[in-house]
Amino acid sequence: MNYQVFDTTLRDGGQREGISYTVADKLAVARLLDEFGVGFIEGGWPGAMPKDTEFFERAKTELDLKNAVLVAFGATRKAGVDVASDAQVKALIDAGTPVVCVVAKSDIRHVERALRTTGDENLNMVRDTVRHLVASGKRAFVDCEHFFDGFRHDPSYTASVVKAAFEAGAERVVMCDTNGGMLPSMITEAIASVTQKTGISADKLGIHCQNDTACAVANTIAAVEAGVEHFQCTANGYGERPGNADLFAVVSNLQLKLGLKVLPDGCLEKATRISSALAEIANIAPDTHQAYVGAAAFAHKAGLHASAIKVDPLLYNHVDPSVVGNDMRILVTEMAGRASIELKSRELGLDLAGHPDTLTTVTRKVKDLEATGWSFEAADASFELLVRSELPGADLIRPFNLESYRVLVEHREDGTVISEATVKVRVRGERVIATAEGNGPVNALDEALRSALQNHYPQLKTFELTDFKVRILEGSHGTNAVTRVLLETGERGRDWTTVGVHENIVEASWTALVDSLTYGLALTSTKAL
Ligand SMILES: CC(=O)SCCNC(=O)CCNC(=O)[C@H](O)C(C)(C)COP(=O)(O)OP(=O)(O)OC[C@H]1O[C@@H](n2cnc3c(N)ncnc32)[C@H](O)[C@@H]1OP(=O)(O)O
Ligand SMILES: CC(=O)C(=O)O
Repeated sequence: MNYQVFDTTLRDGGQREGISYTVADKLAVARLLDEFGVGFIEGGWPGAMPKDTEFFERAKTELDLKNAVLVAFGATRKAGVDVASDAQVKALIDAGTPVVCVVAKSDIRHVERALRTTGDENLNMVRDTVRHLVASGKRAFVDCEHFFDGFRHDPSYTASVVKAAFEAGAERVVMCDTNGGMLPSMITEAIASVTQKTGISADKLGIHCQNDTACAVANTIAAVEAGVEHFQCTANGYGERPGNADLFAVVSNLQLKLGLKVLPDGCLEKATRISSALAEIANIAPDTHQAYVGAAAFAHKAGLHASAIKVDPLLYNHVDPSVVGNDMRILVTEMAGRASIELKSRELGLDLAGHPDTLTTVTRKVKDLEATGWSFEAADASFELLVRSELPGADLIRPFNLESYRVLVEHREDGTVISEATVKVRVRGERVIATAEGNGPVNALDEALRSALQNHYPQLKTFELTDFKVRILEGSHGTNAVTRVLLETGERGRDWTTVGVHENIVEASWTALVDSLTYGLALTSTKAL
């Protein structure tokens, strides 16, 4: 078997709404895809867009690909135009790539209505373009646009396009589900039928699936199971409309489920890191629920799952997450059982195996607190503080004790609004009072508290509040609404999240702030928490 992993993130992926790669982005994406071990990188359409033309020009000197070859994408010659004088075809040759992939119409309805030409002329366009590319020293691939729709409508015409491409010297002819309307059974049936009708074996064909039925990955796998060895994908499934077959899901399924070797050794383990780096470049928030590589792909919330995972993680994971470079996580929420608390604590470095009473107490507290609006799922630091405060001989040292705090908000005549906070705390036996101003009540409280603590804990100045999320939770059954605050704090590349809940937003923020500084001080002091 000679599987061809053909990535089109830089061409079809760029057709996704919201993506606009710069040339520098494209070069960076190509390097990451090469590191992931794909065999072909379709870089764009030279001659159609100046950025793509520049990408291929710069790639000649700036890309040193180890695994992949670069592919220029374009269309067959225009109807009624001599191939040698077609400017788009010339741009494909000038791109200087070893492989060129041209899109060809293979549905007679598109030939007649969109191209406004005849079936015969379209066949000539395919033949002329492929022959010209091959004569220019290129390996030619042909993407048959609307292959499946065309084949269902008029199998003979679509098959004649496939044959014309091969007769002219194409190395691969790719069956494209351009409108993305197919289901796996339709793909399987069409491949059996076209191979029988043309006498061309499936291993000479390729597959390219759009995701309009949410079946792009399944359709691609179905094609490979039917014998196809060339498959086109995009990183994270980026692409026109709902996108394309996700490269990471496709290669993971093929390697891990079907046992096919499609990537060089040692590459699949890079999937999670490379997927998220590519999302960063595309400026699209990573999909946490993406199969295999999402942050939640191996995150377990249900207590019953955790109790089985405690015995053997594979009882509730379809593969070992490390094979795609991902990690398993246990989420602690109202759905937790004692096993969830034990596993999550272990993840945080706390062994509760010998503390059944602590497990029972923490489980009950988590459930009770979550019932009143708390959420520990995204607030590991608050959860860890809760566990530590319940351990026998609690080792948690609170860095200060609060006597009181007060916040004022002043709206001045000139329209400015200033907040002022005063905190009174006891730190290592000393009573300290500090006042500070801020652009809001929480900012003022944060400043005042830090000022009160800074002589004793100078490291506080390296802590940075990086995110502040507020959610009002509607009351029910006659109870009042409560506010939940999630606070993210960063310190030299590390970050942690704490939570506070109260009917009063300032008090909810204060709780999250105190946990944040307590956790951070323990983390940065030589003494462990
Ligand atoms: C299924 C896919 O996703 S294929 C990839 C599609 N990607 C893109 O379209 C992105 C880049 N496209 C572009 O920059 C522009 O559309 C261009 C440069 C390619 C063409 O722009 P224009 O010359 O202004 O033409 P326009 O986009 O209006 O129409 C496309 C032309 O190509 C012709 N055409 C369409 N498909 C093919 C084909 N497979 N082979 C030959 N000609 C084709 C159309 O008949 C039309 O010809 P006409 O100008 O004689 O009417
Ligand atoms: C070629 C391509 O992107 C398609 O047919 O969907």
